Amino acid sequence: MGMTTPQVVVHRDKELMAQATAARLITKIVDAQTARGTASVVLTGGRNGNGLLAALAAAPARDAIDWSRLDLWWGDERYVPADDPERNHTQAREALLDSVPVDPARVHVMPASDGPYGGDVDAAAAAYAAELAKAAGPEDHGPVPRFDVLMLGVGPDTHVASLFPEHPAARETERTVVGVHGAPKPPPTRISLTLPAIRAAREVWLLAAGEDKAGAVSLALGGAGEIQAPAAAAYGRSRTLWLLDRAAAAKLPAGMYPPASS
Ligand SMILES: O=C1O[C@H](COP(=O)(O)O)[C@@H](O)[C@H](O)[C@H]1O
Repeated sequence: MGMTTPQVVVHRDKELMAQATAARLITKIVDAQTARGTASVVLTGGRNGNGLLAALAAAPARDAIDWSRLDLWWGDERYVPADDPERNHTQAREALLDSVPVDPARVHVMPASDGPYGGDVDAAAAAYAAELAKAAGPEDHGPVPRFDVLMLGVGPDTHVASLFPEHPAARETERTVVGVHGAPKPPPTRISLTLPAIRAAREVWLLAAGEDKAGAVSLALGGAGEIQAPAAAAYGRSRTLWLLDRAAAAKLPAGMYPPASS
């Protein structure tokens, strides 16, 4: 499956971006549940990902989702103890998950450093890969489910999930999940989906708001290489959507997105 051409939507500010993305996500989940009975979404950590989850929690239309028929996965996780406030899961619980009736068996949390794999982050990553493979059906034609939506916060250095520029995890072409050692952004030890796993998703949504993301957005959308700018290498099978605020879009060339969208 080839790369889908990125579509860019620019919102006035990060609050409106979070609210509009929450509305978009609700519709996408309801549509998937209508079509297939269930929906699957991959969550991201970071400021924009958590902002989106908080907006989703605050949206009255969240009740249109059948939370018991939703599978939630993570694109990456910080390999620290389970109750550490730095965990993407801990932050997602606070922003949304503790206030909606999700089925705990469908919330696929990446392992923590005080869990069964202890200090062995590579074994923890392999276990998550096995969980993904178990969830994949024949219709998925591969070792990960065809997620309905996979969200990625874009870091100021163009990292997505825990795939950092020029880092070995960004070069992985076989495994679907890897342990990340020596990440340039703390904490250094992480678990991440790889680019092949990300590209299994039907839709990939990249979120970036704030002026500190403007350079990363223009680099990734301006033709940078995959290893130099992992965000440039993240795309979905049927859609790749960049959801920005004006500040993050400030360095994009004119004409890359419709003016009406901002
Ligand atoms: O470390 C991480 O950072 C990115 C982006 O975070 P942000 O705060 O700059 O928006 C996030 O996507 C990733 O999940 C997280 O682990």
